Amino acid sequence: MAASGAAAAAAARSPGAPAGTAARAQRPPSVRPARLPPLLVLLAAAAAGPGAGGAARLYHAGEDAVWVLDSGSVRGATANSSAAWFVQFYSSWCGHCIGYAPTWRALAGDVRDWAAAIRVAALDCAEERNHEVCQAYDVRFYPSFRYFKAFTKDFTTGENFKGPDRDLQTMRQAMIDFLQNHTEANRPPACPALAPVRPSDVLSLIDNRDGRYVAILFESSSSYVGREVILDLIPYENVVVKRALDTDQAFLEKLGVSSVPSCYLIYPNGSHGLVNIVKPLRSFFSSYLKLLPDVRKKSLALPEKPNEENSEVVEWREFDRSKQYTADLESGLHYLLRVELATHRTLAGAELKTLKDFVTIVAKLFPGRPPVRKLLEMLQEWLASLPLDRVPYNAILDLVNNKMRISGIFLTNHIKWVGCQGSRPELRGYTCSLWKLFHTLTVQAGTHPEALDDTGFEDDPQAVLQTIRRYVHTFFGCEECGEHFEEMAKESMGSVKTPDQAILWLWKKHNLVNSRLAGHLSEDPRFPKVPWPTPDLCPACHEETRGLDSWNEGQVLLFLKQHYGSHNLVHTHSAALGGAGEAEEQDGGPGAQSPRPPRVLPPTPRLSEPPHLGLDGPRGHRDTKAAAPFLGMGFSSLDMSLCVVLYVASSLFLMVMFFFFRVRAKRWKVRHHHPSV
Ligand SMILES: Cc1cc2nc3c(=O)[nH]c(=O)nc-3n(C[C@H](O)[C@H](O)[C@H](O)COP(=O)(O)OP(=O)(O)OC[C@H]3O[C@@H](n4cnc5c(N)ncnc54)[C@H](O)[C@@H]3O)c2cc1C
Repeated sequence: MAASGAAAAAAARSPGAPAGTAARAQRPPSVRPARLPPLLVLLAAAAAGPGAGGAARLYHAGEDAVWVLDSGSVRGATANSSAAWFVQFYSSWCGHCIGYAPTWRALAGDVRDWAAAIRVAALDCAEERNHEVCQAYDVRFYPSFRYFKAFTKDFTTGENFKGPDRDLQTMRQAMIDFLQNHTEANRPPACPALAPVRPSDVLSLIDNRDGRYVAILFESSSSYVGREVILDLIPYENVVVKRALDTDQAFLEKLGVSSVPSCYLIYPNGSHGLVNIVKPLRSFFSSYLKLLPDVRKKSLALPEKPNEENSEVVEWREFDRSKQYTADLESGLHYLLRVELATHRTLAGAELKTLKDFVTIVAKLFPGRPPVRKLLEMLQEWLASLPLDRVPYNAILDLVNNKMRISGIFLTNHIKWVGCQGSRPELRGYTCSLWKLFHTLTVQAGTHPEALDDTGFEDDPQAVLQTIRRYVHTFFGCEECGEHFEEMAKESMGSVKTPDQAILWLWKKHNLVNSRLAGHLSEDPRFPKVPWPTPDLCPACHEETRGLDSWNEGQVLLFLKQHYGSHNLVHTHSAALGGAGEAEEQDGGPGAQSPRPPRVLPPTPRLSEPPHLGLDGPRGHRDTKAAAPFLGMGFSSLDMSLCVVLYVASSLFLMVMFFFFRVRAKRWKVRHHHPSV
């Protein structure tokens, strides 16, 4: 038994959670009500693409200084723009992105006046209508920060910002460095010169009065203050700001500059002198200059910020916390296969091996509905039979989307969270479903070890954990989550000796993550991060040893096996997913065990297709959309053409056979009847 403060912490931290044993989630007041009549809701959801409403933007065009981009606006905004762009590609399910949002918002507000030269923007890759564009921009991890230079004509995925520090000041200074990376030819026209002027230039500025204020910021070479003030004053007229370095001491003394940074001001009437600023800070210099007489804000003709479309129509689904919902697991699989994996255009080497192993584990252990299990099994067989060591992602997508629909085997292409719903749309969702999938896999491996027979994993108690570890490391979009998970794995995954220990290892590590994230911005107040299972879910799991809460690990193991077992899996809310209705009936209702799916011959991979290039999105996606809804099944146009060719060929063959036998029959008659005549 391991000691912990489980129950007390749970009780202390969960006043907002539903009390009592039933623990049924109530409709939270913060969920946005549908503001449109039902028909318009449907139209809005359809326009936003499948799964709309599964994620919410962290930034809002009307409220934040951040420029909110999407699939329809990102290309137009960043291509051939008169300003540079600093874009954060994020995912609204990623805890780090949620935690970072206040900094990004503050940065955008802080540099609002720089917008004619450089803009701070964000694009939510978790929104389904943005999936293709995020692939086209080669976004693999969230958040990804990209610069786009002004006047970029050809499509580019942007320059990566990769610094370890992402605090506001570092990002602001990085934006300045980026602006200075422009050549004279492509520098944003609204961006004043940022390089320092020489002492001789200062003297000529003093001599040549031009009716405006000219401010010269003297500073050290490592200081950013001068450049920040220059950019802060972009929208102001009747003032010009320059910067000069403190290298020529004699010259500084001549002007009376005794410390840096200092501001030397040339007035419109030609008088000049050092300005007395209370604190030598950017904000003090900028506000002093903005408040000078006759200095006014000019009205810059900035393009309109793109409007946000209403795609956040969220309907709350009642659910029971003591159950598992197929809809969560299937929605998670859909996201994993069609979105997360899609960021890898070609899979080869260790990546391909990781995918093959992960698909094998999921195919053998996933306890969901037959059509999905069949699909996973076929995917696994297909991957295993591949003679190649390199697979374009589009071939996988084609198989998942098109190839097996003919036999009714398919996976939902909608996101529908039930037990993973958040009280706000940006909370929970995918990462919740991924944890649930991982726990389900360790539990299934512990309770149905025979499922892994003949896979090569049968005698390895760490097989499932190690495969999950490699998946998280290679494919999970939240890079920092992956790094934390890897640290935990390095530390103790090697000590797991039995499948039961594997179940408990994942449970313990998940609780460690919970306690690390308690109080984090990504924590849903309706679903607080507490040691799990809470006493209401599993009273027997909790004990008290000398006044301290402790776990009864034997009971925890029993509880996990029951909670993540196939009998606890409920198909409610799954019926609307793809061809789910039939499956529910076949299954005999919620939680019913169903036989393993029959083996079906894997389809021939279409490997000759080149991987996707360009902005139109991966071909596989286009194939999916081009699929004709013929007889309710998704035949692609290639499938239809092959059918026609086969039909014509077989008709021709029959005709040839017919004439051949007719001729032979005539000859035979001639040969056998002629002599008797
Ligand atoms: C591998 C991995 C690593 C992650 N690392 C980070 C990170 O470093 N930083 C970050 O911000 N986010 C991270 N996340 C996301 C984060 O853990 C949560 O998934 C996210 O905050 C949503 O939380 P949630 O309330 O839905 O509950 P989750 O923590 O996602 O849990 C989902 C469900 O699992 C059950 N559960 C809870 N605890 C346990 C347990 N100990 N054992 C078994 N079942 C349990 C509960 O029913 C819960 O509703 C990670 C996710 C994964 C899959």
